Amino acid sequence: MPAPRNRFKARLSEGDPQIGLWMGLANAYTAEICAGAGFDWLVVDGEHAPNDLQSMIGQLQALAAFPVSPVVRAPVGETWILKQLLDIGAQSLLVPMVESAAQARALVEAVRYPPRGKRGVGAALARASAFNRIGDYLTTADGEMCLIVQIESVAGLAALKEIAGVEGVDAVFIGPSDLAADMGYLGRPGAPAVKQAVRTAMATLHDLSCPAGLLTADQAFARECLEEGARFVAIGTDVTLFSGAISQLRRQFAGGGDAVKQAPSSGY
Ligand SMILES: O=C(O)C(=O)C[C@H](O)[C@@H](O)CO
Repeated sequence: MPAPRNRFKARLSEGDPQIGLWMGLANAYTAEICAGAGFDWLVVDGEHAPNDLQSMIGQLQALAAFPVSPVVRAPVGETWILKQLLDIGAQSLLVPMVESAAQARALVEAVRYPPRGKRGVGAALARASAFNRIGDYLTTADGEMCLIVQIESVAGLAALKEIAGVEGVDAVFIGPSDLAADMGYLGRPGAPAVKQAVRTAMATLHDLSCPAGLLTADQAFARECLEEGARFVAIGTDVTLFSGAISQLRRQFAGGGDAVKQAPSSGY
């Protein structure tokens, strides 16, 4: 019995592009709510959400009951944490702040078993192998692994072609928020210069036949990127949708009581 088929990876090169949602509420209950909404992929965010391995396991278990692909974002691209995320069952890994081909090659090694990589062998204890019930897991896991590197800095953009060309990099995610900050537009991922940089990166990745993705709440820009060939686009986050809807409800009922005080938005 082989490792589970990675539907997200398979769809990167076939059929319609995949529409996703970012999950930052960091719990299985709201993950299950998101899983029933019809998205193709959902991010379990280990970088900016208050997640740990136990909370990420719960979200992966909640999503497993739905036709949706989890994409797990590592807090950092270090071997020890990637090993743990893979062992809890992540098959599509999103790794932040990749800025060189050498860094990308090291990530490929980290997510592959020997002899092609250096992933530690702990499948006998791992949810990834269905707790050792997938007999062929060790010899089939690499083929179902999807490594998505995040390019989200000026230096990363400068190395885009080399990074995308690394064997074992399955897709590139352009991070508008961090890219904006690095370009001098902190909190303004929708700034014209940032959007143009994203467009150029998307076009380059399309020319390289490298699946490209991003997160944007700007639906017009999301559609533009899809028309330009983006293969996986996240169109919102659970946190901002929830906080926005809650605040809007209170404002709509602002007739009574004190004036409603609205915290400033940081954008994303
Ligand atoms: O830089 C970006 O944009 C991303 O990496 C996505 C955001 O960080 C996501 O965490 C929402 O803020």
